[in-house]
Amino acid sequence: MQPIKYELIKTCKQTGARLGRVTTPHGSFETPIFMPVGTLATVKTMSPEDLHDMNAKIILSNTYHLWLRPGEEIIREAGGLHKFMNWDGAILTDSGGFQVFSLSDMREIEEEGVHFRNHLSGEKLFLTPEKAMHIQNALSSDIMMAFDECPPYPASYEYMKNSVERTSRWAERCLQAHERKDVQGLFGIVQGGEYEDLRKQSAADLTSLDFPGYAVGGLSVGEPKEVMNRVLDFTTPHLPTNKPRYLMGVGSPDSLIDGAIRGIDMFDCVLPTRIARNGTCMTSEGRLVIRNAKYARDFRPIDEHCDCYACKNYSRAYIRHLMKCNETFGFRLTTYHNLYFLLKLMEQVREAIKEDRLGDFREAFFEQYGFNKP
Ligand SMILES: CNc1nc2cc3nc[nH]c(=O)c3cc2[nH]1
Ligand SMILES: [Zn+2]
Repeated sequence: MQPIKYELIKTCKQTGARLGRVTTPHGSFETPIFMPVGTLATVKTMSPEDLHDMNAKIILSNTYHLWLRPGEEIIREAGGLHKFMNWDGAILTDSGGFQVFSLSDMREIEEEGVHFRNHLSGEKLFLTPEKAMHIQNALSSDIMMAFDECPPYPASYEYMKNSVERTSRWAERCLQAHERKDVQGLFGIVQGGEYEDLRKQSAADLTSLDFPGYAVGGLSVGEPKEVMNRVLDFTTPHLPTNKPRYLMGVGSPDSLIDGAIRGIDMFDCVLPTRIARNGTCMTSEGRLVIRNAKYARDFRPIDEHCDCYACKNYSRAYIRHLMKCNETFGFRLTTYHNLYFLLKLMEQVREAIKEDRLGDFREAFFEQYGFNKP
């Protein structure tokens, strides 16, 4: 019995975007969808009730971080991550590969796994595909990610070819180490950088292993947006149409729309929550830096077109005051709004796909948000 199911509902006639439905042991949701990031078993400053109120259906958490703190065995004893953090929606866990490469300075990759230093204590650690699976099993996430290497950008063809082949071998080892195929799904992660033949090879290797879903990895690592879009253009056609496709680490409103147009179904990114904490808000007219003095007497909501809790009840002047005083409630309000904004954007994308007008929606949104400005 597959714990993760995908149903393709329809494809937009104007673009390559797909409307789908993913079903997990903790609920089902329409796609394309954005997943709020809860790295340390919390979407920073948001309660599970906040997440339900904004209609979040699935959140992401990190194997590497939870392995270090509090340790996966404590979460296993708690009955898994859902119980530990009191979240009854779906949870996807990243496998730790990316965090090792992005957080740890010393690292040495070998066939068996990756040697690196704990970014908090400096102690030497060793992460393998089997260990990454063991940790995710303890967390009992609904969707696990295979342990992969996310190579730096740019990387030489030679390096990328070796890395892709090792990531495919690691994916096989993850499948072997998968202890609870009945309740946890496992997604393979396609690598290959900006090399079309390597992306095709990686997709073929992983598709042959018949994962219930596929991620496009190795992107949102500093490459220009046009490189990401080009890689998606020649990668997604090699992924199964009857499985979800997840673009890791993306992102900004324009990248979400352009990823959906290229057939991506699931997205995650720390951007909305991270920029919220320094007072930057996403609005339908572009970014708004709430600490700016010009908002000191501005009693309008963050976004006059938004009906979120923050925009219905508080003004820019008030939120600016809270942020200037470093008041936690200010972070809560900007975070709530930014997450709501992206979740709402994906709802508008799904509506546009239903009505075969995502191309028109993109033009109008980009114009209003200011993405077309030179
Ligand atoms: C913020 N950008 C970003 N977050 C990522 C997470 C990832 N996990 C596993 N594998 C990846 O390739 C990968 C790429 C990523 N890019
Ligand atoms: Zn709002």
